[in-house]
Amino acid sequence: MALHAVAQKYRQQSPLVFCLTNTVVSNFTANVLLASGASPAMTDLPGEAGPFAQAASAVLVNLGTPSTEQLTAMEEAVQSASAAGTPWVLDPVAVGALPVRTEFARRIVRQRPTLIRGNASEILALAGRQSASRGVDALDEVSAALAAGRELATEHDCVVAISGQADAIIDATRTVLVHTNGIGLTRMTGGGCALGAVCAGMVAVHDDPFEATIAAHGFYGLAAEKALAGSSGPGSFAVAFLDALSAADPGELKTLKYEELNHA
Ligand SMILES: Nc1ncnc2c1ncn2[C@@H]1O[C@H](COP(=O)(O)OP(=O)(O)OP(=O)(O)O)[C@@H](O)[C@H]1O
Ligand SMILES: Cc1ncsc1CCO
Repeated sequence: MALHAVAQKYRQQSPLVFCLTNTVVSNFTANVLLASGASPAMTDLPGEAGPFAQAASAVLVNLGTPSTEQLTAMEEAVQSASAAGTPWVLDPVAVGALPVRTEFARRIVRQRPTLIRGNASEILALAGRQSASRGVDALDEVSAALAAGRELATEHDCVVAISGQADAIIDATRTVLVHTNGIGLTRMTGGGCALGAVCAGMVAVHDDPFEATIAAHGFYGLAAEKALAGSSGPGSFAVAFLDALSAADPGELKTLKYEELNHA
């Protein structure tokens, strides 16, 4: 299926994306999902997370600000999503830099995520390699994390997306680089976290998660380019970005620039 058709289906079906995410980006993520055409639900209570993960179209597990209780809910959600066949996305925020979430991520990643989405430092760390990160921002280049991404994709039979100047989308046999200018997204918090939620919605509506993840990155990146052109700083960018997502025509994905790399 063509990328624009995936985005069209996302708009038509308005997938229910169940987000167990961090407190910093929760509101922005919900607004990004709404603006892009999906339906957000942010809740992380043990006892509710399992049943909700069965009912939702997709689940996002983002490790940005975990509490002991939220980790319990995440574990429930992931087990239930795996059992029910609900696609789920892991965003390993600050894995490598902080020990509790690193151990947790290495454990839940064995429950077959549909997609692992993170920056280069997080992907390197999740794969057990050396990374330079000391917090939530990447200090490594996407190119340095491609091999780690391929390793994770093969080991867990999932898609891996690495964000940066160009975004790499990887599965066991394919690697694509998506070229959009998302620099505005790095000047505010939550640009990557909300992208994980849109990816969850796209993988819910299309049976090839690799293509769905490319569509999500393209749709998101093209809106970021428009928002940059129509804003004057991080505050107006955030507002313009929501407006651009809401106004976006899925057909614009026909013009998306991406490059296929040879799998070594
Ligand atoms: N150097 C860059 N130039 C242009 N766009 C970028 C650059 N780095 C990241 N982006 C874009 O910003 C978005 C978020 O990616 P980023 O790597 O900042 O995620 P992240 O570190 O997980 O973010 P956060 O934790 O703040 O939510 C992606 O759409 C990506 O394409
Ligand atoms: C700033 C910050 N701290 C924990 S999560 C988060 C949001 C971006 O990852």
